[in-house]
Amino acid sequence: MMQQIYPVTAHPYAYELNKDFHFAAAHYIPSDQAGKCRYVHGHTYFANVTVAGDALDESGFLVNFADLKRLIHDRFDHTTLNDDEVFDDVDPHRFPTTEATARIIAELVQAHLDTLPQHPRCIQVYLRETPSSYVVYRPRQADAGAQR
Ligand SMILES: Nc1nc2c(c(=O)[nH]1)N=C([C@H](O)[C@H](O)COP(=O)(O)OP(=O)(O)OP(=O)(O)O)CN2
Ligand SMILES: [Zn+2]
Repeated sequence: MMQQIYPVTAHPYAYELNKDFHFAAAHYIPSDQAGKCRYVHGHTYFANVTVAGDALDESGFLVNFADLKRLIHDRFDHTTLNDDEVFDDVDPHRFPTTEATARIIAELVQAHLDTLPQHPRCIQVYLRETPSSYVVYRPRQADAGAQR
């Protein structure tokens, strides 16, 4: 696993957990403005998900690292992102851009965290699409529970 230096975000929580993933996926950006990216091509995406909270579960976990991997890696690895129901070809907020994919990863993680009694928060998703391009998504506090 490639090790990277991530941007840090200030938060008020006692615990902060980070999980790295990579996944190989194809995509296309369904926009005439996307140039060569309009056509199907692939990347090895690298993601870092940051979860924070004040309470631990009965295992002493903020959230199980393995559950985060199952949610993201197992869902997207060796897929075409456009085929996943979280993406579509009409709403630009749901095109599989690096920006929207980072936000959607945060939404998928938060939906799982919302099922946990200790109520941790996904506070950052770092998503690298190419060696020269990455996005950092941080859910706004006001968007908690209704992210977009
Ligand atoms: N703001 C965004 N711009 C672009 C996105 C995106 O998701 N958000 N995506 C793409 C393409 O999908 C492309 O795969 C990545 O583009 P790019 O960084 O330009 O890739 P290159 O390897 O060609 O970049 P170099 O500058 O040669 O390193 C395009 N834009
Ligand atoms: Zn691409």
